[in-house]
Amino acid sequence: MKKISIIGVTGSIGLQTIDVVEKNKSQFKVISIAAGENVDVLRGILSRIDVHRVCMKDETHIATLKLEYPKIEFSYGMNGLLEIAHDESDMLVTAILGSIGIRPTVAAIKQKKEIALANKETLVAAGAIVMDAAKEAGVQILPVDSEHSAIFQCLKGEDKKAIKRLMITASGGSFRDLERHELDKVTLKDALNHPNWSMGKKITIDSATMLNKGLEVIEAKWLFDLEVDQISTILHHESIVHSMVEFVDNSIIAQLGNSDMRHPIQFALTYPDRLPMDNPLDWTQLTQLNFKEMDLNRFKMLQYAYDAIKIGGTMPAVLNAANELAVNEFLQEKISFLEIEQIVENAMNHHQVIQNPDIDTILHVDEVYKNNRF
Ligand SMILES: NC(=O)C1=CN([C@@H]2O[C@H](COP(=O)(O)OP(=O)(O)OC[C@H]3O[C@@H](n4cnc5c(N)ncnc54)[C@H](OP(=O)(O)O)[C@@H]3O)[C@@H](O)[C@H]2O)C=CC1
Ligand SMILES: CC(=O)[C@@H](O)[C@H](O)COP(=O)(O)O
Ligand SMILES: [Mn+2]
Repeated sequence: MKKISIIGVTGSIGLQTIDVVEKNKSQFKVISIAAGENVDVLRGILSRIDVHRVCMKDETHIATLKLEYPKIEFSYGMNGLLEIAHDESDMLVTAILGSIGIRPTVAAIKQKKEIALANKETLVAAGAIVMDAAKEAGVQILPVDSEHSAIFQCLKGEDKKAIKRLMITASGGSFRDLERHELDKVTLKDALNHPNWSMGKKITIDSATMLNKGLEVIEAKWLFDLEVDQISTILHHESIVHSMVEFVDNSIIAQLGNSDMRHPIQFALTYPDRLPMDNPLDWTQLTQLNFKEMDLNRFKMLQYAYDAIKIGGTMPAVLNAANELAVNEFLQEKISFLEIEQIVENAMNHHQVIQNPDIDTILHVDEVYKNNRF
């Protein structure tokens, strides 16, 4: 039985991980879970599964929870997340949102735990550090992000040298049918209306700005150890082809399925095995699969991500931190949709890049650009 711990358990990926675990009770035991602030969703999870340890973002609910669940160990904040990284589980599922995932992910890798990685912000900000740590510890990072899971599946048994390029598919997000000049009037409600996927708010906004695809390009560079020029993106409205790999002989392998994150989550948890699942793709209902060239002038944030990873060093961490700040402000309706990219552009223009940063430098840069506009 695999022992797993989940940080970000109360979110979209966290809850779907619980679904996968519940459906395969004989395969998995959950040791520790970490939530942010949502104590009601946490209580719901505790009514479904037994765990040894629970961490929350802060101390607010800890005393009450200790009375309600006397057998569970409670903690909070970064210390609690790091305790989970050091627990007795075999695998850490990083379903937490944002660069707060960097330290627990690196700590868990050093404990030689497998990582099922959903938290893409960690790889964007600290990809070199995470991948070096994984190599040194001999630890496998298993992608949960649907595109990266697809690519990982397409590459099974293939030689890296045979890869010509990755083609990461993009739904286009909530505003895919709008021209740039139409974006100055869009609302938060419009932006949260993703055409294909039901996800947390932050990633749904990232999808609308197309930075989600930019973060995924950087994530793919680190996961698959490729040159940035080998990583392309393509618009695909249906989100059925989750990504493709083109090989040097022009053969293309794609992975297809319904837009259901439980598939990549389950694959990461069971790898290298596969377990049966519900919700198969019904080919008789598939009328068309559309593909269209990506327009980097229309989707400027994707261009910024390519710029950031080509510049390297601390620049991807700045891109990510400025975006976390901007999306947060957009979600609070303090800024307009187009101001998100302005904040990111200004931060990148302001930043003096530090090459080969260590983890403290990255965490410092992250703190500065997550808390200040430039
Ligand atoms: N949703 C999806 O389908 C996909 C998501 N991803 C990636 O997975 C990650 C999670 O996304 P998603 O599930 O959508 O996000 P959600 O917003 O739905 O969930 C985020 C989770 O992180 C917790 N959290 C947030 N901040 C803190 C904090 N400071 N301390 C502790 N816990 C915290 C939240 O707790 P609480 O709610 O209790 O406050 C919640 O459990 C992101 O990196 C995203 O890019 C990747 C591919 C697909
Ligand atoms: C489900 C998933 O992996 C998301 O990252 C998804 O890809 C978002 O969709 P788009 O960014 O393609 O709109
Ligand atoms: Mn994705």
